[in-house]
Amino acid sequence: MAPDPRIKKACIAMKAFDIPESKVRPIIRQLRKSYDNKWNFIEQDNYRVLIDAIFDEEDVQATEKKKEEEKESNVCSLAMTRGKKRALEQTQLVVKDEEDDIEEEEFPLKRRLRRKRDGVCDNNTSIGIGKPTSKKPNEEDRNLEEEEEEEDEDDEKTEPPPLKRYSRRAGESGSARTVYNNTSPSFSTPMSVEPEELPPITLLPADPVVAEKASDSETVSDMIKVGDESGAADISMGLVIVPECEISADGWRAFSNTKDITGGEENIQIPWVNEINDEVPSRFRYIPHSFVFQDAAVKLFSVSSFSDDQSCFFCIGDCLDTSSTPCSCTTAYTVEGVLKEDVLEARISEARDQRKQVLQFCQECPLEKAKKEEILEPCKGHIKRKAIKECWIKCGCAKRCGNRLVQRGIHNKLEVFFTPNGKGWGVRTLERLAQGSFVCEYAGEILTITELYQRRSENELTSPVILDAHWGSEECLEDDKSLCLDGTGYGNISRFLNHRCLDANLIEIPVQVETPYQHYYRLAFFTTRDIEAMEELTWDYGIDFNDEDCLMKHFDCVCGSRFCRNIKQAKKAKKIMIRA
Ligand SMILES: C[S@@+](CC[C@H](N)C(=O)[O-])C[C@H]1O[C@@H](n2cnc3c(N)ncnc32)[C@H](O)[C@@H]1O
Repeated sequence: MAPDPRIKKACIAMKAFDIPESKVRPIIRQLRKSYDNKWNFIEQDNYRVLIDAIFDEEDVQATEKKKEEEKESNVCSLAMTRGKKRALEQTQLVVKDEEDDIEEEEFPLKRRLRRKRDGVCDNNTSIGIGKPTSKKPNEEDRNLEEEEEEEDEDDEKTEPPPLKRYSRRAGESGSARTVYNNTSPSFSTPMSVEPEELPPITLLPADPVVAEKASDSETVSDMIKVGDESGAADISMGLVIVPECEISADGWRAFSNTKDITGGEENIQIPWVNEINDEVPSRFRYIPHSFVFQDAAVKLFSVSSFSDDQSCFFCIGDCLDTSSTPCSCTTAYTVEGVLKEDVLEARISEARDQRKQVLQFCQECPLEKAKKEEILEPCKGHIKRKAIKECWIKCGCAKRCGNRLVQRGIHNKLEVFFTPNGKGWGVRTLERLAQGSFVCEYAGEILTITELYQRRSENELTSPVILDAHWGSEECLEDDKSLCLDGTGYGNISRFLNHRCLDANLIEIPVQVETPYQHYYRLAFFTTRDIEAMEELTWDYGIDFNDEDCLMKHFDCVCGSRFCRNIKQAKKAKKIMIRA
C-alpha cells in the first residue's frame, strides 16, 4: 500500500520540533483510531492535538519510570542495614542530581516545545515559533525556572487566585492541556478534565432576596463569594462553575452539548448548530447573570435607603393586572408582556437619530482617564438614557408580576448557528417574535473602565459594553463606579449576537432590577419589529469604524444593511453582489 501522504506531512511537521518519526507514527495511529480517522482534528492548529498527545505520552512514560524507581528503592531500603542505607542515601543524592539532568536529556522535547509555544526560540534550531531571543540557552532555562517559581509564589501569596488570570488562560490556545483516559496502554480519546481550585467569583443576585440579606456597606463581592465562609455558597446563583482546566478544541467539542449551550443555566435550552463547516463555538463559561470581576463597586443597599415612592410596597399579585389601580412602577410593559409601542418607538428613534439624543459630558471622562495619557482629552459625550424600572425587592407584587419581565429571564426559543456570510456564530430565533419582545440581557463580567483598558492591552476583548447611561450627570465619577460589561470569557447567549448598522432587529435598553442604583444596570435586548422564525437577531454595537480608540476588536462589517457605516466594506460587498 502506498504510504499515506498525510502521515508523511505530519512527520515532517514534527521533525521541525526534533520529534523523531518513531515517536510520531504510533501516536498518529492512536489518534486516527480515536478520531475515526478524521484527519482534520489531527491537523488543525498546526497539529496541536498531535503535539499534546506526544507530550502526554512522555508524561505517562516519565510517571511510570518514577514509580518503578520508587518501588525499587523501597524494596532495597527494607533489606538494608542502617549504615548501608545511609551510605546509599548519600550516593542517591548525587545520583538524583545526575538523574535530573538525564530527565532533561531524555525528555528534551517537552521543554523545547513548551519554550517554542511560549514564544521563546532556541537559537540553535532553524524553525522558531515566536521571536528569537539573544539569551544563551542556559540563561534561558534559568529564567524559565525562575519565572515558574515566581508564578508559584504569586499563587501562594494571592489567596484566592485572581479571576483575571483564569479568564486569560481560558482564551489561550497555546497552553491547552487535555487529560486522557488511560484505558488503552497509554493513550485514548479525551475523557475527563482535572478540576483545579476555582477562582473566587462574585455574583449579582438573580433573586433580589439576596439583596435583602446584605448590609448597607456590603458590596456583592463581600457577600457572595463562591466557597467563602459567609455561607453564601449555599445561595444558588445559577452560575455555571466550570472547573478551571485547559482543554483542546476537540476536547471542548466532545464536551459541549449541542442541545444546550447554556448547560442548563437558563429556563430553556438553547441549541447550537453548524451547517457550514466543522467549527465549534469558542470556549467560554455560560453565566445567566453578570458578576463583579474585581474592583467594580456594585453595592447592594439596605432597602431602607430607598424611599417608598421608589417601589410599589402595597401592590399584591400582578401590577399590570388592569383590575387593580395601575402602580407607579409600571410604565414600560403591556399586559401581553412586550414593550409599549410608544416606549419602544422613543427608544429606537433616540438610538438611530442623533437629533433626538441628549448628550451628557463628564468633567473628567473615565474613558479618557483610563488611557493614561499625559493630556486628558475632553469627554466625547454620553447619550443620556433612562432605565426601565422593573418591580424589585421593595415592591409588594409577586414574581409573576408583568413588570418583572427581564428578571424572569429568556423564554423564547433561540438557537446559536454558524452564519453563512462571514460573521462567525450568530443567534437566530426559532419562533416568531412580536415587536417589543424581550429576548435576553447582556451578561458578562462587570469591570471598571480601568480594568477594561487593562484587558484591552492584553487583546482579550470582543464586544464590551459601557454602562454610561448616567455618565456626566455627576460631577466626578469614581473609578470603581465607572463600569462596563465584558462577555468574552464569561457570558450568556448575547455574546453570540452579531452587529448590524442602524436597522438591527434588536435594541438594547437599560433596565433597573435589583435596586434603583444607577451605576450598574442590566442591559436588555428587545425586538425593534416583528421577527420571523429563523431570522438572525442583531443589534447595533454603536461602533464608529473609523475610531481608533474603539474598544472592540476591529472587524470588517458585512452586516448588509444599506446604512452600513463601514463604508469601504459596504462598497466591496455591494460590488460582489452586483457581479454575482
Ligand atoms: C460579540 S461577537 C459575536 C459573535 C461572533 N460572531 C462569534 O462567532 O463568536 C463579535 C464578533 O463577531 C463578528 N461580527 C459581528 N458582527 C459582524 C458583522 N456585521 N460583520 C462582520 N463580523 C461581525 C466580529 O468578529 C466581532 O468581533
